[in-house]
Amino acid sequence: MTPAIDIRGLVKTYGRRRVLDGVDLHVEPGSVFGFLGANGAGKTTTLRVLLGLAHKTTGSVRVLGHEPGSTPTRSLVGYCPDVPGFPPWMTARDVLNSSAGLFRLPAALTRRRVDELLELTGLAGRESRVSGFSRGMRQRLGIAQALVNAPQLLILDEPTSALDPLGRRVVLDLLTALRGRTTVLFSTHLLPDVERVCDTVAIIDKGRVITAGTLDQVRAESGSVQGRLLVEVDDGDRMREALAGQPWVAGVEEEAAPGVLLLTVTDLDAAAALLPAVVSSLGLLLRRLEPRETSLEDVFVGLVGGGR
Ligand SMILES: Nc1ncnc2c1ncn2[C@@H]1O[C@H](COP(=O)(O)OP(=O)(O)OP(=O)(O)O)[C@@H](O)[C@H]1O
Repeated sequence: MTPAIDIRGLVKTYGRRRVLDGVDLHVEPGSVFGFLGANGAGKTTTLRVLLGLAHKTTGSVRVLGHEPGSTPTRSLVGYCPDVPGFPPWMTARDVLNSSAGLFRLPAALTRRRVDELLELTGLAGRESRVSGFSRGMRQRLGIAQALVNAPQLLILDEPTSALDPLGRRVVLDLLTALRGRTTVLFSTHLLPDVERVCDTVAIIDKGRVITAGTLDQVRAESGSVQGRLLVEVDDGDRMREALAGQPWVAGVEEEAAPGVLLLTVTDLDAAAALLPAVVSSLGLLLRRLEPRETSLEDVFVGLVGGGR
């Protein structure tokens, strides 16, 4: 099957600055793909090249098998920028009708599609003007607008960054609802959002993709941080001191409850075997010892955070 996105060795320079330094990115059709990176990592530039809004310097870029920005991709790809703008006097329905007009959709199809998209994005029944919309509503309208032509690929730049927690949740639910209908690529620096909705992910740093794969693969390939353990004892301070000298401990965080510590360990098996001995050598009581899943944040900080 033709990949939704296939980028090899993409380089983009502005003057002497190499903003993209050999990006490789492969997105399978049907996936909800999270493109993760810190500010300035090169996410927007990559998306702009994909959309044909910026020219590559060198490398190979295919979108649904076509050159970016070529005529076929215009009807196959939908795009929503981080802050979508609309004429303030229009209603959501006006915006979608007008976009459908640009694609010359027939009247009956336009009516059906617009009704369906207003329903999908929770904007049905809102006849007010866009000028009174919240940021979350604008973002959802932007997504509806990008979907008006039923694209095979939807590209979203930071769709949740400007939203409050409730607005984020609604947009993430919307992206989840798109699974199976359209391939979704979205850029973000918000790791919990990726964990919530994506099946595959790539992390970009300083213009290079430094890891990519399913969430589980990326967690597993995350270098020396092998996992986390939640430990509860009757004296958290003494336990913390004793753990600081153990070679298998990479970090100890205090949780809100007294005596509860969250350990980041380099070897989960060794930690689970050796930790009870540390507890008993201190004469403490071990109340709880539970593995915690490595979060994407651990992976991200481990891979990207070092030089910052
Ligand atoms: N037109 C341009 N001219 C010169 N430098 C640019 C241009 N566009 C982007 N850059 C630089 O390229 C780097 C990557 O920018 P980009 O916008 O792709 O990052 P990003 O990962 O999307 O970050 P953010 O989350 O902050 O938007 C940045 O250092 C930025 O300053």
